Amino acid sequence: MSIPRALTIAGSAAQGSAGIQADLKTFQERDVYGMAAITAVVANNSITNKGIFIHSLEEIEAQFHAAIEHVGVDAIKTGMLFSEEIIKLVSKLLNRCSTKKVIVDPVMIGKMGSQLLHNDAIETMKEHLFPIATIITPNLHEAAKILGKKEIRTVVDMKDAAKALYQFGPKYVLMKGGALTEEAIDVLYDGQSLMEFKTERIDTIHTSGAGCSYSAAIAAELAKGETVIDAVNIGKQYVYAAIKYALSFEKGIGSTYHAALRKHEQQ
Ligand SMILES: Nc1ncnc2c1ncn2[C@@H]1O[C@H](COP(=O)(O)OP(=O)(O)O)[C@@H](O)[C@H]1O
Ligand SMILES: Cc1ncc(COP(=O)(O)OP(=O)(O)O)c(N)n1
Repeated sequence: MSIPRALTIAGSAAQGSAGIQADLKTFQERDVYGMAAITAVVANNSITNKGIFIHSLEEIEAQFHAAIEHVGVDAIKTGMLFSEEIIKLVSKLLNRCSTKKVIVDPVMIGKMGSQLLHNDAIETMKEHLFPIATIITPNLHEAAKILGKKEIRTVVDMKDAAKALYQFGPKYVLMKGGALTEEAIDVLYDGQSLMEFKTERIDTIHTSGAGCSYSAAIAAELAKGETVIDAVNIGKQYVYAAIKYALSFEKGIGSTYHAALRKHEQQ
């Protein structure tokens, strides 16, 4: 039996909502064989910070090869890459890899407050990763940082930002509008058309892992051979359910529920 395969190159979020943990849960939910090359271990939650521990380049490269040489891969997603050195290594590995389905989630600061990318690594990401990406998936804060803008506040701003980000070379830009106040609108740009993906906005603070789960769902659908537009559509339904049925753990920010679409929305 064969199954589509996806690899995430990202950080471990010990509390389970985001990072590698979200990606692997999402791959499983989307019926894709999941693999992981861990760049760092983040031992933080919304109550306490125990630290961020970065893996060596040697450890990251070894995991990458161990995963894809044995199993093969249909799509690769990147998350927390932390430093210039790791971004350059990942770019080298992706350039040598036969799969060209690459989802770059330019994570910078987690909702729990963790610094997931050095500020001085943003330029390296623009130069080395964006040109080889099938799709990049910044949130409003990340897009503003990348473009050197003070803020992105409206859907019109998001559309302008998507066009500006497209100039760095990805085939698609998905601007996520989770921080907007009314509907939850995302904008996809392919160099020609701007497409909107929207759902109602759910009134909750328990959205940790939303961005990771969304990009992982898109990666899973691309691994299956879906088009980018269909993958984003499915990813949006997946993350909407994950937020609608989010998990609260009594204290602090809770987690998106990675099994929600299967458990609650599909009979
Ligand atoms: N409260 C919410 N209700 C519904 N959808 C949301 C909500 N918050 C975020 N989303 C959606 O979740 C996805 C992740 O967006 P966002 O929260 O902006 O990313 P990140 O987690 O990277 O900051 C997007 O599709 C966004 O529109
Ligand atoms: C280890 C790690 N990687 C990525 C994130 C960011 O997750 P994301 O889903 O984009 O957003 P929040 O979960 O922070 O809301 C993370 N937190 N940890």
